[in-house]
Amino acid sequence: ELLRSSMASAGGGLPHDLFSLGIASRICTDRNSTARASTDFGHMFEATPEAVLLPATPADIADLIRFSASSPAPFPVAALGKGHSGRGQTLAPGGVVVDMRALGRRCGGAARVNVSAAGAQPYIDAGGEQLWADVLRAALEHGLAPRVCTDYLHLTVGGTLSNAGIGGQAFRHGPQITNVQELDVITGTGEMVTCSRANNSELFFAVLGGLGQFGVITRARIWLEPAPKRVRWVRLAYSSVATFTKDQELLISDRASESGFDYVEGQVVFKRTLFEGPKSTQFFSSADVTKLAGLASQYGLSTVYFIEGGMYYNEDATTLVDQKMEALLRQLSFEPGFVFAKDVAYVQFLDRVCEEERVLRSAGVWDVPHPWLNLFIPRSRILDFDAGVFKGIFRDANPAGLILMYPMNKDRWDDRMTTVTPNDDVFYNVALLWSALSVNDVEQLHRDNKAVIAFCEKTGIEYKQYLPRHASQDGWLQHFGVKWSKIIELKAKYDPQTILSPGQRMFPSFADAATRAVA
Ligand SMILES: Cc1cc2nc3c(=O)[nH]c(=O)nc-3n(C[C@H](O)[C@H](O)[C@H](O)COP(=O)(O)OP(=O)(O)OC[C@H]3O[C@@H](n4cnc5c(N)ncnc54)[C@H](O)[C@@H]3O)c2cc1C
Repeated sequence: ELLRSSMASAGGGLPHDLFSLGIASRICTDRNSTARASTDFGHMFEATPEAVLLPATPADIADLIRFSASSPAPFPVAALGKGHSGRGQTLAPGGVVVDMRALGRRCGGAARVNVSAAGAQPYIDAGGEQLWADVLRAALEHGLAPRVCTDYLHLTVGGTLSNAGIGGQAFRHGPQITNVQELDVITGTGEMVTCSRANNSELFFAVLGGLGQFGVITRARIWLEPAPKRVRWVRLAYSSVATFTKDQELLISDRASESGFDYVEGQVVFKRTLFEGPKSTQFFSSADVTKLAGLASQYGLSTVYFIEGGMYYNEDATTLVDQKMEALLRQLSFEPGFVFAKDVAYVQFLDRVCEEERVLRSAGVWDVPHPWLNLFIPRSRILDFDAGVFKGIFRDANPAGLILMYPMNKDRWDDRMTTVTPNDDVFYNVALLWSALSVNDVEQLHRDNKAVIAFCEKTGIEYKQYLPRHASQDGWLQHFGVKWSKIIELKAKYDPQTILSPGQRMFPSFADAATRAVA
C-alpha cells in the first residue's frame, strides 16, 4: 500500500523550485524510473523515491544536494551505484535517488577512466560510478590491474569504497579503501572537494568506508600494480576447522608472503550440499563432488572446509610456478589427495562470479531475496564461532547459498577510515550469502541470522558487521564503538541536514518512517 501510494504521487512531494533548476530536464519522476530505484539486490526492503536524477556531470549532483540542503524542507538524496546493496542502503523515500551510472553514460562521451602508467606508483582515475570490471579492463590495456578486487566486479567504485571493498588479495594489500590516493567528493552541503591523506584528510578518511554518509564520491584515484597473465587456482579440502584456519593464517602471514598465494579465501560447505546440491560447479566436476561427498561420509563430517588460493604468474615462468606451488602445498595440511586445481587467464579468474551470475540467472535464482549476513570475527574466537554456528545453529539446516570464511591482517587497514574491524591482529570475514527461494526461507533465514548474532553476543564474540545494517541508533553506536562520537561530529560538519544515504538508517530522517520491509 505504502509503495503504491508514494508511486502515485512521484515528484509531487519535492519543492516546485527544484524543477526550475538547470538540472530539471535530468530529473525523472515517471513511474518506471522511480520503481527501478525502489529496491536493491537484497529484495528485502523497498521504498519509492519522489524522483531519480540522471546526472550528466558531477556538478549536477552538487546542484541537487545544494538545493536540498538550503531548502526549508531538505529532502533525502541517495547515490545509487549498481544497487548491489542487500538491505535498502540505496533507498531515498520522499527524496531523490542519484543514478550514478548515468554519469558514465551522459558525460558527453568523455572517458571517466584514465590510467597513469608512468611513474613509480601507477594509478587510475575512475569515476565513482564506474564498475570495477571497467576499471580492470582500462588498467589491463596498460598491463596493470587494481591491487585488490572484490569477488564480483559488477560493483561500482563509489559503492565499494563506501563500505571497504574486500577480496582474496586484501590480506596483503588491505581493502580497496586503503589503496586509494585521492578522491573527488560532493559533501552534504553541495561543496565539491578534492581530498587525500595530505589535503582535506578528515573528509578523505570519513568518506572511505563512510556508508555514503559524508559525501558522494565522483572520482577515485586508485593504485595499480603490474597485472599477471595467468593464475593457478586451487581449492584444498579440510575436514578439521582447526587445521583449515591454521593453514589460512599461515598463508596470510608475512612468512608465506613471497612464497605463497597472491589470493587467499575460503569456503564452508555443508555435507548435505555435497549430496543434494549441484552435481558439478564452475570449479568442481561431478567426479570431484562425489569424491568430496565420500570424504564427508567417511569422517561423518557435517561441514567440509576449502582454502581457495590463487598463484599469479606469466607464461615465461611456468616451471617456476609449478615448483613454487609444490613447495607451498608441502607446508599445508589439507586432506591428502584433496587438491583441486585449474589454470586460467587472470581476467577469467577475477571475473569468475560473473559466470556464477549467468548460471543463477538462467536458473531464475539471481533476483530472489538475499538475507545476507557478513561478519568480521576475531581470530581468537573463530573456532567458537564455527562450533556454535556451523555445527550448532546450522547443524540440521541446509540453506541455499554460499559461505565464505577467510582471514585478513588488521595492520593492512587504516583505522583513521570509517570502517570498523575487530581488535585482533587477524580477523575473519564470514559471509553467509543466503538465497531465499521461498517466503518460508526468508523467515527462517531471518531467524537464523538473528540466532547467529545472539550467539555472538551471548558468548562475548567481538564481531563487527560488514555491509552493516542496524535498526536503531543504539545499534550504530555499538557498531562504531569509540568512533561514534567522531561520526556524529563528521555528520554535523559534512551533512548537517542529514540528507545523504538515508537508507543506512544511521541518522533519524523521514526515510525511516517511509521504508518498509518486504521480505
Ligand atoms: C554478488 C555480489 C558480490 C559481492 N562481492 C563483494 C566482495 O567480494 N567484496 C565486497 O567488499 N563486497 C562485495 N559485495 C557487496 C558490495 O560491495 C556492496 O553491495 C556495495 O554496496 C557495492 O555495490 P554497489 O556499487 O551496487 O553500491 P550500491 O549498493 O548502489 O550503494 C551502496 C551504498 O553506497 C552509497 N553509494 C553508492 N555510490 C556512492 C558514491 N559514488 N559515493 C558515495 N556513496 C555511494 C549508496 O548510497 C549506498 O548507501 C558483493 C555484492 C554482491 C551483490
